[in-house]
Amino acid sequence: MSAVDARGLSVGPGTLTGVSQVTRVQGPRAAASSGERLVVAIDGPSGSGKSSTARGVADRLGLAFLDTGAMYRAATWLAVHEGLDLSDTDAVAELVRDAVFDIALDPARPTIAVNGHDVTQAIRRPEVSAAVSAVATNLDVRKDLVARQQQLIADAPAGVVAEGRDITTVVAPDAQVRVLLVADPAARVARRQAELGSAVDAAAVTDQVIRRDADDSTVARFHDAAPGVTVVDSTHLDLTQVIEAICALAPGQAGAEPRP
Ligand SMILES: Nc1ncnc2c1ncn2[C@@H]1O[C@H](COP(=O)(O)OP(=O)(O)O)[C@@H](O)[C@H]1O
Ligand SMILES: Nc1ccn([C@H]2C[C@H](O)[C@@H](COP(=O)(O)OP(=O)(O)O)O2)c(=O)n1
Repeated sequence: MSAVDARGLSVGPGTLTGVSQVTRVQGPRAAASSGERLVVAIDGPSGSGKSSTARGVADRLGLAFLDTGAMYRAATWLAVHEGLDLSDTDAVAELVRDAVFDIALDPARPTIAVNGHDVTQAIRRPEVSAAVSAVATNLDVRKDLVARQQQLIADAPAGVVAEGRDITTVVAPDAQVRVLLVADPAARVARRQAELGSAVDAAAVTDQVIRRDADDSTVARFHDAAPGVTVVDSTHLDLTQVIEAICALAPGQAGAEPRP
């Protein structure tokens, strides 16, 4: 038995204790075309504001929100939890292939669980941030997670705002709105430092942002815009201004008044 909420997300067998509006993805399968629904794709480097902006855009436009980075983080958490050597690419890919992800696409309360573990908080820990590129650069893992992301996007009836590193180019290249969100490296490091606080030292923050981007950019193109992708530079814009700039790119939204 499953119900459908206001955003059309399934609530049913995949629901976990304390986690509602969950969509379960058990393995890759072909994605349907996006049809009349609205798909907004946002890529960019770490700290450019993708997650906060995508949540705001999804809320404003009444769409689902998909944080694809959370899936790579959850896969990393699982591999570490299972004691795998992350450089053993075959073992990691096999583990991820058999994993069950339960993902809530509600922008007001995004959650993620893997194999029954709610890892919404745990995947933000510095040790996951430090290790995630080893999993995100595993090409078999990418193939698997890209297929699951395409399934999630296809299954969100009203549409979705999806953010990551390869959404505009690989996951949803046919999205109606495609944005590369950028910001100066200094601004991105400062934002991440402000978010993590003084408990995390400056070298670790710089590693999380600059070194990780260098590693991640070996498998995804997110430093320059692919043809048809609009660049939004958030360095000197506040979050509301970035959300408005991206909403204005959506069909029928140019000049629309922001919601109160
Ligand atoms: N335009 C902006 N101006 C100032 N701070 C921002 C802006 N966008 C996001 N932030 C803040 O920067 C930090 C990183 O944002 P986040 O959305 O997690 O970026 P990303 O998903 O690209 O890594 C968060 O603390 C967020 O609140
Ligand atoms: N579509 C995606 C999304 C994220 N990744 C990788 C890149 C990052 O190192 C990790 C985590 O992504 P996440 O968006 O959470 O990272 P930031 O919070 O922006 O620093 O996953 C990816 O390779 N492809």
